[in-house]
Amino acid sequence: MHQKWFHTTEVEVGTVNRAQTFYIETIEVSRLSALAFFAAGENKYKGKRFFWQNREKTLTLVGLGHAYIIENNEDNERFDLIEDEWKALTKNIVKEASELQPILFGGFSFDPKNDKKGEWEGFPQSHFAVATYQLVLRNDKAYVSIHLVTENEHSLEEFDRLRTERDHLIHAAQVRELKNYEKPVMTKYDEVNKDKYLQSIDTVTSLIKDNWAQKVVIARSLEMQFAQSVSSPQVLSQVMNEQPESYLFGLERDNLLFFGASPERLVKVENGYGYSSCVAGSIKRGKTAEEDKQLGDSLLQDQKNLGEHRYVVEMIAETFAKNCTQFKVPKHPKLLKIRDIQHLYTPVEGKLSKDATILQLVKHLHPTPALGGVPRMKALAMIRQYESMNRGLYAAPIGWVDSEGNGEFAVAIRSAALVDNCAYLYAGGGIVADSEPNSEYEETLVKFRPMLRALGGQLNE
Ligand SMILES: C=C(O[C@@H]1C=C(C(=O)O)C=C[C@H]1O)C(=O)O
Ligand SMILES: [Mg+2]
Repeated sequence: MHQKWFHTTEVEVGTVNRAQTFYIETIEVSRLSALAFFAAGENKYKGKRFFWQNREKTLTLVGLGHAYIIENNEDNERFDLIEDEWKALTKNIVKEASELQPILFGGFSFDPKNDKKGEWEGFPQSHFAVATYQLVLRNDKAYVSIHLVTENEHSLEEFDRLRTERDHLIHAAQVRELKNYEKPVMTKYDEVNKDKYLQSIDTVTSLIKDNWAQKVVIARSLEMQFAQSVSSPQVLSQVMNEQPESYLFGLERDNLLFFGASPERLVKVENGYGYSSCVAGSIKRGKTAEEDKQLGDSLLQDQKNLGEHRYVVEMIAETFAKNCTQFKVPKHPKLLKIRDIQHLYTPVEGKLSKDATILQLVKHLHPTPALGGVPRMKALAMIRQYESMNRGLYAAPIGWVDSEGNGEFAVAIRSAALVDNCAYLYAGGGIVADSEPNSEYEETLVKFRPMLRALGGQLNE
């Protein structure tokens, strides 16, 4: 096995009033399949893994095990708490090449004030972790890091054991043939509370007409059951076949896997620059190139969809204005075409002010009117009142930060939660004054498709 040793670092970290040491060791290895590495953790690390691939497919991350967990159930302070603890943990790390940085991966729930029970019960409002084994695939190179955070000063034996295990994991990922995963066999399919959803669109539309709010995103869920319990590598392998132009993600915590293929960037920070995207306004793909173009052109002219989109651009531009020394927003949206759907799309980018960190940007941006509404607080209250589910991490920020302040968060849409042999799929849409229940319903059907297909529910397509 080709291995290049980089470094072993030991740093004192003062977290939560304890003197701890953060041991890090990174090696470069021959390129390997990220999914096979994820699958190699099936027995020992199930429930403590993550998978991430950015929209451009230039960065893939996998984490196995938890070296350090940062979680909380706070509401407004949760972003600051995660940021403070992460800074305390990493402040003494010598900054080197980004491949050598430990990564904190996780997500924030959509709305900590939603107390509806369901599949998300027990899942923290903010859940982040540093992996014991971290795989980074970037620029055609593969790096595996071991992370150990401990109070024990004599941890060399423990670290040696981790090295041996790391070598086994890498070996398994490199030599074992990747299984040809089958799609799960569905035994039940339920459009939960469909009538209630249609009714809620009617109600919310009239409230908007009465000027109670301008835009509110209302979502619903689909439940599926399978003959057998479904494994994470099995669904991730299906999702990976899915979507160019989408973030692919999977986050396990205990017996829940949250996964998806989202086209929407909440925020990316790289070397002092910030990037976001406004994605709102939708139409299906055409069956032929001509029909597709016709649909796309009509979306670019459609007042209802341009309205949905404009609220998002205004709010993200406002946030960038507050956090950047300069920024740019194109005047008109373009089309973002993914497999099942086309969206109106406006990229936003800017040079960040000194104190604008990625987690501060997440705090200010979430939820944008693409998933919440305008005004934000009224929209959130209406979502709590009219949606019959708890969104959990659906429509919420999921992603990573490193110890230099770089990172990226996607908006976790086109997603589903998998618990044993049950899956809960989520989709919604922006409701404005001229929304109409049936066409919103149709729009959610299109948005369910990627996850339905991955789970074997979309039969003839
Ligand atoms: C709410 C979702 O998507 C959002 C709503 C959109 C719309 O209503 O046009 C488009 C993209 C997303 O901002 C979803 O996919 O569930
Ligand atoms: Mg819409």
